[in-house]
Amino acid sequence: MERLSLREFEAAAHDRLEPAHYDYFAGGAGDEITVRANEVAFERLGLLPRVLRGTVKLQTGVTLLGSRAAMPVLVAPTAFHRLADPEGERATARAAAAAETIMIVSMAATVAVEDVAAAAPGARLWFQLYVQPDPAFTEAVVRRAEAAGCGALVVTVDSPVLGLRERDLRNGFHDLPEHLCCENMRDGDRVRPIAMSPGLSWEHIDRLRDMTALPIVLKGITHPEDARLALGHGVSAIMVSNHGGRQLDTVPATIDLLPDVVAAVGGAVPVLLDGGVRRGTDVLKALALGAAAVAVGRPVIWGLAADGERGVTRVLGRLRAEVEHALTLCGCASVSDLEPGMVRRLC
Ligand SMILES: Cc1cc2nc3c(=O)[nH]c(=O)nc-3n(C[C@H](O)[C@H](O)[C@H](O)COP(=O)(O)O)c2cc1C
Ligand SMILES: CC(C)CC(=O)C(=O)O
Repeated sequence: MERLSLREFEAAAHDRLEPAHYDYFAGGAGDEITVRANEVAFERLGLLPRVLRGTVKLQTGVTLLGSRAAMPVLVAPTAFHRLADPEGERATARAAAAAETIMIVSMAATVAVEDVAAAAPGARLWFQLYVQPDPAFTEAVVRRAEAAGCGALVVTVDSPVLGLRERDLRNGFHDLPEHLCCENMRDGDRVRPIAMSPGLSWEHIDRLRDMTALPIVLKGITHPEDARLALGHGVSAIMVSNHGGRQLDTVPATIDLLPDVVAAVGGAVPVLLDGGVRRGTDVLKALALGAAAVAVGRPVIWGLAADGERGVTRVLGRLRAEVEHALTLCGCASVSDLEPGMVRRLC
């Protein structure tokens, strides 16, 4: 039977994945309060439709930092795709290319960014970076991303240390199996571990800004004051993210944080959001509240584990169909017709 909702893909992925790998993908930090909050917060919001607006032709495309996406749903950077499917990030990239949307390739990908690009001609790739303590190595990785054709650098700023993930500790999941590694961390004939840097500061963002002409997206902004500060450091976009609840537990749901960040940014740069997006209606709520687009993390992994490239294609296709359907029901011909007055608290 055809899987209809993203939740059905998660069930299929659960059946297929090794339990410790399922837990790594699904889990979060501490009591997983933020993991749950991200989804629950969307459920607490309702959409208030407009009627009689003659919405025959729909416009779901968005242009972000010069990259055109056919829908306002991006693939969030997630690590270790080859734990879910032998083709790993190659399969994800092909599905993202077919969906004509942007894939943010993780620094912790199990396929090198050059090979991801080669596997999916026409893919719109951005590259996610954890700034490393060795500036020369950070620069080498940035050059690789540029040479592979990535259109933006997504710098993750919510991880001065790794979140405390109790499922992984309990399962003893620390490392990839022998045959896999983080291919973007190769340095000559060794593979460096990914370092989380508690010393990361705005100065590092300034250095990156000087190092590359690529637009910089800061991923992991939750406080409006940090959003305001970011504008003074030449960033091209802000991504409201709590890392899917995998870093600091008890950070509020991203959809609840979005309006204050949007107000702080005041239209100066696009604001993106990830965390808990599971339905087309969630996408509409985020866009109505001021996001330029959203990204999905776990749903892509569930599609990949359930059915490889085809599974990711289905997940992205379902989301697109749901976005189109909900837009029509909301009386919006274009995603730009959504506005904050169409979102109301349900409970
Ligand atoms: C298994 C997994 C691995 C992740 N790996 C990364 C990563 O390498 N870099 C990063 O910036 N964020 C990473 N994230 C966070 C995602 O980019 C994103 O913020 C989060 O998954 C969004 O929430 P969602 O899964 O509810 O859609 C990861 C998330 C998951 C679930
Ligand atoms: C390799 C990890 C640091 C990837 C990550 O960001 C995550 O698991 O959330």
